[in-house]
Amino acid sequence: MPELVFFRRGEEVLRVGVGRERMVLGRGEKSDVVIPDPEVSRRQVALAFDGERCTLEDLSGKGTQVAGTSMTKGELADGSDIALGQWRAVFRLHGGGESEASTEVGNRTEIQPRDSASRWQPAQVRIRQGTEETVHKLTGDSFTAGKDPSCDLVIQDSFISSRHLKVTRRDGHFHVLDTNSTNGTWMGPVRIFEVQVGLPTTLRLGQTDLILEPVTPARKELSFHGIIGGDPSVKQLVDLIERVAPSSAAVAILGESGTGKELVARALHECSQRADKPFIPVNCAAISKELIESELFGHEKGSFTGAANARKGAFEEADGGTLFLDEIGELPVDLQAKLLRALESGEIKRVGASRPSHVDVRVVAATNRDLMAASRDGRFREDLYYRLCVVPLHLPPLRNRRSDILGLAEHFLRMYSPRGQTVRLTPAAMERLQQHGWPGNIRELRNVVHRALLLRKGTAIDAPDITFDQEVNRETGVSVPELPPGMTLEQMLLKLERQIVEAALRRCNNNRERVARELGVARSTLFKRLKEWGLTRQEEETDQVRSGD
Ligand SMILES: Nc1ncnc2c1ncn2[C@@H]1O[C@H](COP(=O)(O)OP(=O)(O)OP(=O)(O)O)[C@@H](O)[C@H]1O
Repeated sequence: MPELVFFRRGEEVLRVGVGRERMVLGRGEKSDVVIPDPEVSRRQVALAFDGERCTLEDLSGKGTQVAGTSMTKGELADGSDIALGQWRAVFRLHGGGESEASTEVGNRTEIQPRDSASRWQPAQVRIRQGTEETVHKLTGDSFTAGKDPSCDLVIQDSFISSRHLKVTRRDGHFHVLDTNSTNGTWMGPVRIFEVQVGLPTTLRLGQTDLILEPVTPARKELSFHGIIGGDPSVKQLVDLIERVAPSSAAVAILGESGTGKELVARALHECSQRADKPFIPVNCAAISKELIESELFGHEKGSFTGAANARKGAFEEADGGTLFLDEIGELPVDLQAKLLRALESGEIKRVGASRPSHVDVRVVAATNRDLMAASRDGRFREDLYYRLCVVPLHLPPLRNRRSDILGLAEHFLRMYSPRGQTVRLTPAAMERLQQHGWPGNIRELRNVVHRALLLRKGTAIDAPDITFDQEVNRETGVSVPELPPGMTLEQMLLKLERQIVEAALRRCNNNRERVARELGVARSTLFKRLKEWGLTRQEEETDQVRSGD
């Protein structure tokens, strides 16, 4: 049997079989398929199938776009694309097949089960009202839902009817029948009357979402001391942590920014016999050259201006525990010598002190720099490098462990979702996360999920809710914007070019000569561009003509 496959913004939304009865598509509620789009007429188009051919008849009076041309009446070819405002419907002469989809029309649509495995799965109904959710296991073969106390699922929602709908499980599928409700039962933007669906499916009644879904154990979070990930590289890392943690071997954690170096350092500490002693992190890049020595080793009273009292340094604070030196590559060279001495002797000397004191500290260092290259260039002491890197732990960038992206995203969703609320990612949102390059690694993913949670409009996070951190090119220091969906590289480059020129014009007080000089382009090229963008002044136009530039 032929079918129409409906897409909205490129995403498949609905499949409807085309039978022998005339089927009307339109915005009006009496249409067989209701398309809630203001650009679509109340009765836009009618389709009929005579067993061999399918004919389309425009009912709007304005013609319906089929395969890019306006059609008033005619035969639909297999694969024809019917434009319906923001929607499109693709006609497939050989659709799902009689046995799979015995679709009838007249307020009746059939939707392919998304997952044939759903047939045998135990199912449940999740009722979501705003931030509240309740879950009901499906025990019998059917249930009714509505406001009336006699319904199996009694839903308090003033916009739903007393007996709103009935769901029956048949042969593994779910047959949903709207029992003449006033405000209707909706699947996304489509009002449905009688449908057969697979799992999972979300039905909307009044202000309530009724989600039919398989009973699956929640995805087991593979976590080791907060490190989420099932990728083989993460398993290997966890294995190494477990093996080196009990020893006091110096460990260096190497990886790009945001890959979880601090988390790994904490895991090392927690798995060691030092776990009940302090874990002290110090970010060597965040402390000024003048203060870093005192931060690490402490100082005596009056040892420098501002040292009003004696103070312990990080080494003493971490005594018995672990000192985590993050961004070790940023440590000034003179301090590298002092650190090496402390590591070799187990003794430290506060700034201004005359005698050293003994400390028992395990040092774990981390860097996102190539320390080997730095030591070749003389920026990092080679002897310190070998002292710190007895066991190097390499953390993979997120782009090399893509199978963990969704697990991590769900972890951050749980972490940042408002209490009692379960926010999900739509398949399109998941796709968008999977496609991204993640230059900022897991920190970026955490920020992206947090931001999407705050910016989302609905109960789930959809693709447009996801915006990525701007990538900063390491060589140029310039932010690299993401190509917005639907825009080509050429369009984006033109847009950027215009933004750069406009910014230069503002900076140079509209002095065209200076702008051309600054941007390193010929005056004529600049003028040509400004003219294209409608940014020229009249006198310039005349000027240009005169000079023949
Ligand atoms: N495997 C992971 N599982 C769960 N959360 C993670 C994981 N890796 C990193 N994170 C989270 O990502 C964020 C950044 O991690 P972290 O600060 O450890 O990165 P980093 O490599 O030390 O970064 P930087 O080099 O910039 O200091 C933190 O919120 C951390 O909890």
